Amino acid sequence: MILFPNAKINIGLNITERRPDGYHNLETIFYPIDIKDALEVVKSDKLSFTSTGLEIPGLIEDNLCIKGYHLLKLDHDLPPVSIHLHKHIPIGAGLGGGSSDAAFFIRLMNDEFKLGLSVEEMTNYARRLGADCAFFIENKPVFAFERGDEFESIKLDLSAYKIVLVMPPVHISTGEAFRGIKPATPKESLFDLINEPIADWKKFIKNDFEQTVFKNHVEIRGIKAALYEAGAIYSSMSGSGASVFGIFADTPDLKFLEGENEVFYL
Ligand SMILES: C[C@@](CO)(OP(=O)(O)O)[C@H](O)COP(=O)(O)OP(=O)(O)OC[C@H]1O[C@@H](n2ccc(N)nc2=O)[C@H](O)[C@@H]1O
Ligand SMILES: Nc1ncnc2c1ncn2[C@@H]1O[C@H](COP(=O)(O)OP(=O)(O)O)[C@@H](O)[C@H]1O
Repeated sequence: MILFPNAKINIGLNITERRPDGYHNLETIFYPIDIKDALEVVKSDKLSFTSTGLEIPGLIEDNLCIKGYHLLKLDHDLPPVSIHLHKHIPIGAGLGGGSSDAAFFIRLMNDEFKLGLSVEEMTNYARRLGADCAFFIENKPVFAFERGDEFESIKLDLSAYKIVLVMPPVHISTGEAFRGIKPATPKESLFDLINEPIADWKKFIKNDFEQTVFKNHVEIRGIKAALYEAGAIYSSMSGSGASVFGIFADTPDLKFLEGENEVFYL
């Protein structure tokens, strides 16, 4: 069976408090976007993982698909499988690519091997693999809170707009981006602000990681400024970076950014 795990962007991200478990409570809007990996799983005589496309840093044992397999195996009688991932979603981009692979892996195993898991059970497995894995089980726009793994449905449809995503040649780890953040409760929750007209978002909706990341990576700040200059209605870094997206009324001409960055027109 083959599935196509997609990326997400964060529209706004407030880090509200440090938690005793080493994580942070936050609030954000997760919005799925159309940049995808391809994930194939077939029954085999031994567990294996291969990948093509972008090089995935780290050991195979640490790949979130393999971790997902071992997690499900604790509770279910699974045969060995061979997993192949074609990696296309930029890594260390704040796009949740690895998390999406993990969640789609759980969905795929549930279908292929008839595990009978409910959405809630799959979400619970996913959140054990990483805070933003859980979102990709249902994979629809949500207001996320606590560790980013509790959700409230929202109505948000950006299909009438052009989203452009720019990935600079920099990778940022989520742990690194949290360093130096001073958590604070915002005056108004994103849950309400997201209902304001998109033209007003830039006045009210911010991503707290920009403070820490822009300090060390001025080129990322420059991309956001360039997207506004090119006519973006709203622009922000996604998650903990390094990618930056812009929401436009019409497809902009961003050739000047294409040289050293990868530009996705969605
Ligand atoms: C912060 C977000 C916002 O979208 O960053 P991105 O990864 O998307 O950029 C995500 O929720 C990340 O989710 P995910 O990448 O799954 O996080 P995890 O693997 O669980 O955690 C990586 C590290 O980030 C920190 N972390 C993560 C989530 C959270 N709510 N509080 C934290 O402090 C912890 O230091 C943790 O060790
Ligand atoms: N399937 C996977 N795809 C990408 N990265 C993975 C995967 N499994 C584990 N990782 C690890 O997760 C790290 C961050 O991955 P990713 O989810 O792409 O970034 P981000 O959290 O910025 O969206 C990578 O550096 C890699 O070591």
